[in-house]
Amino acid sequence: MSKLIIDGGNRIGGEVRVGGAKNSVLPILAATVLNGGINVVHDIPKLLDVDIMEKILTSLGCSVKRENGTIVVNSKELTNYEIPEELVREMRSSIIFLGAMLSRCGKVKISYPGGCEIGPRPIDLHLKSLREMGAKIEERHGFLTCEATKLRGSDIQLDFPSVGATENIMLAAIFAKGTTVIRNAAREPEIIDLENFLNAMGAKVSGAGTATIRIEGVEKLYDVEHNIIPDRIVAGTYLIATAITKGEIVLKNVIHEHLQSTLYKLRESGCIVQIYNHSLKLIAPKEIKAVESIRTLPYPGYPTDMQAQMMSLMTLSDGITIVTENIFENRYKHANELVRMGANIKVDGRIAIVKGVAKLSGATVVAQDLRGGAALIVAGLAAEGTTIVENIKHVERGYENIHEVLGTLGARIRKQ
Ligand SMILES: CC(=O)N[C@H]1[C@@H](OP(=O)(O)OP(=O)(O)OC[C@H]2O[C@@H](n3ccc(=O)[nH]c3=O)[C@H](O)[C@@H]2O)O[C@H](CO)[C@@H](O)[C@@H]1O
Ligand SMILES: C=C(OP(=O)(O)O)C(=O)O
Repeated sequence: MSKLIIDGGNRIGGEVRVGGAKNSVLPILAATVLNGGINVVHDIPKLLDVDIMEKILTSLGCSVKRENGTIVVNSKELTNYEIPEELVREMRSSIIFLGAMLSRCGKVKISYPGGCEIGPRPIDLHLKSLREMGAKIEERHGFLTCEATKLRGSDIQLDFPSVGATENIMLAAIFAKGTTVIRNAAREPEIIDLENFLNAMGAKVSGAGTATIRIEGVEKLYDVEHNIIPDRIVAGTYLIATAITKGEIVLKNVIHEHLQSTLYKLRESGCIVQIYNHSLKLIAPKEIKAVESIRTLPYPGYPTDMQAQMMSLMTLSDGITIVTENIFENRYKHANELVRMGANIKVDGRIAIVKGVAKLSGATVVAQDLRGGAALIVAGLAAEGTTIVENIKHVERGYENIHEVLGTLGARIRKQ
């Protein structure tokens, strides 16, 4: 079990380029099975989740070549429609193969997906929508077997703007007969990236980024080449690492619109943020001001994936912050670990009350999920003494070489 050892107290400073977004690359890789062609995707981050995606594609019969941030997926010879259980259990996004494989083969067998333990993550909205489109889905012994000779375009109303359900429906609708409309669709930037990828392949998708997405079924798709958008959560994490250590950073390759809600909170905490074309600069304040409230919401609200890191920053603020986690039921596992480092946090259900303290002190803590793990690393950078963050495989699902990046930015951090 790998760990990170951090000697806190060094300022984060310098310049770093943000890589491709995990939450874009995963559905886009699943979508490469659709066209039975050769697909080239650039700015692929080196992440455990991408390795798993690659293994799933290979297990289905695709040939995959990955080199220097570019992946080439040839999905001509797709021979298998069963996704290996051990891979599905490793990663939540494997569920996106449901829509992709139904479109491509009319058949798929998959187990219930795994991923980070941040509360129950049902897939009822995915299944209900696919059934509305005509898929026959059997659920037995933890496996889903789905079949459809030809899916039909449908008018789908989502009870909640689920990112994964929106993506699954988009992929299932590509070859469906007629037009599919998704209402109350997720509006995340990664949905727009998926629309751009699909349209570049010859699909007819419009409305991504709004609450209504339309997909007109097509007969044929073509080969595609695509660049993944930058990761807004990785960018936000490095900004918070800078703020908590009172440093100064320039992030290259960012789309600042995607970072609005995070930047808003960082400015409220006293940071100066300067926006340029594809980059931005953050200058941390001498004292971190308490942000009154952080409420996680679907995009464009404050992202749940940035809740833990912002909590770390608020542990060292000059007052009280009320955090409300509205998306996932159990996303405060990092709070107890932060308390071990001297933070003052009380959790009651979906609410956490954070009272700023003068300092954190290094301790041995355990990463229990991806962003919670990132939050502990961020706290360790500012803590007095040495922090050991154990079980960093969770963090490696979503951050490329985080210790090396932080090391080049001035942190004293090593992996063991
Ligand atoms: C790979 C990827 O893109 N992961 C992101 C995606 O996850 P994911 O796509 O799993 O998140 P969803 O938007 O689907 O989930 C949001 C909420 O809806 C609920 N829900 C979802 C589907 C369903 O069928 N039934 C249901 O009740 C979930 O339990 C959760 O409470 O969006 C989350 C919310 O922004 C992010 O934290 C994840 O980083
Ligand atoms: C929860 C996350 O990812 P996933 O949906 O892939 O588990 C995340 O990126 O914070």
